[in-house]
Amino acid sequence: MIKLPGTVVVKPDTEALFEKLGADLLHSAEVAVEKRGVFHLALSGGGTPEPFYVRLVTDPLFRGIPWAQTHIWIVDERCVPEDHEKSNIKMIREAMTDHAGIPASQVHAMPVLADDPAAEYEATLAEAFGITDAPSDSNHPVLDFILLGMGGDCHTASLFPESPALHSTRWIDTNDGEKVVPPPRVTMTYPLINAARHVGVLAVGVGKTAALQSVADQAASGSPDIEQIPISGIAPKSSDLIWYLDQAAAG
Ligand SMILES: O=C(O)[C@H](O)[C@@H](O)[C@H](O)[C@H](O)COP(=O)(O)O
Repeated sequence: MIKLPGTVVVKPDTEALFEKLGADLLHSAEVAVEKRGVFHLALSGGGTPEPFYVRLVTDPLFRGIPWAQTHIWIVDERCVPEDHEKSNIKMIREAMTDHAGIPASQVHAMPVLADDPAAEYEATLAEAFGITDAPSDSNHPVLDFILLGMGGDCHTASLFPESPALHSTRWIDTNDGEKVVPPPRVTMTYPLINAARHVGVLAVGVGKTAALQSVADQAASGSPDIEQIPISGIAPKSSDLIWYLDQAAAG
């Protein structure tokens, strides 16, 4: 079994993997609503999670997800219109939120075309979490569940190698630069992601094996280098990072 920082879940195929991930998400939602009356869920874009999102709203196994009490947040977004083919909110709406019965006011698209998208999204987060003082590196919204992906270059969210947002102390920041796959991005940052109660990374397919091994090798070396391996900066304070892998990705 590949040794990654945190807990590694390997399932033979995506069918079984999505069932496990969905069950963990459902449990997180049930606990959140029981304790706080609300479930704050942040979702990534990309190709990998789309069929999982469809499964969440079509599989009877997940009928218990309390969608009416759920707020959907976006982990990162390209600076494109919401109807653009590369828009994450477009994919998430079409795959899931349009079919889940979530109040529209609880689906929080990133205002990527606003003058200051990061500040606007931080303000929306602050309002949703009742945070009245300015965003700082000590008080963070505590999201219940954040689902990340990972690129072949070990980026996650829109935290790309050698990119400015790797060093942001904000909750949300823009990211651009030669290593950021264009167009410019708006992304959750390490401080916000690492403050979450549960963080999972979903990676499937043999195309992710080498990147996962790079993460494992760096963890074994004891010298994390977020510049080259951005996902190595994901270390949730209150729980183990969980890697959800199919056997093809795990090698
Ligand atoms: O906006 C995005 O595309 C995602 O947030 C991004 O970080 C994604 O998770 C990785 O690029 C992996 O993408 P795949 O899952 O499609 O390989």
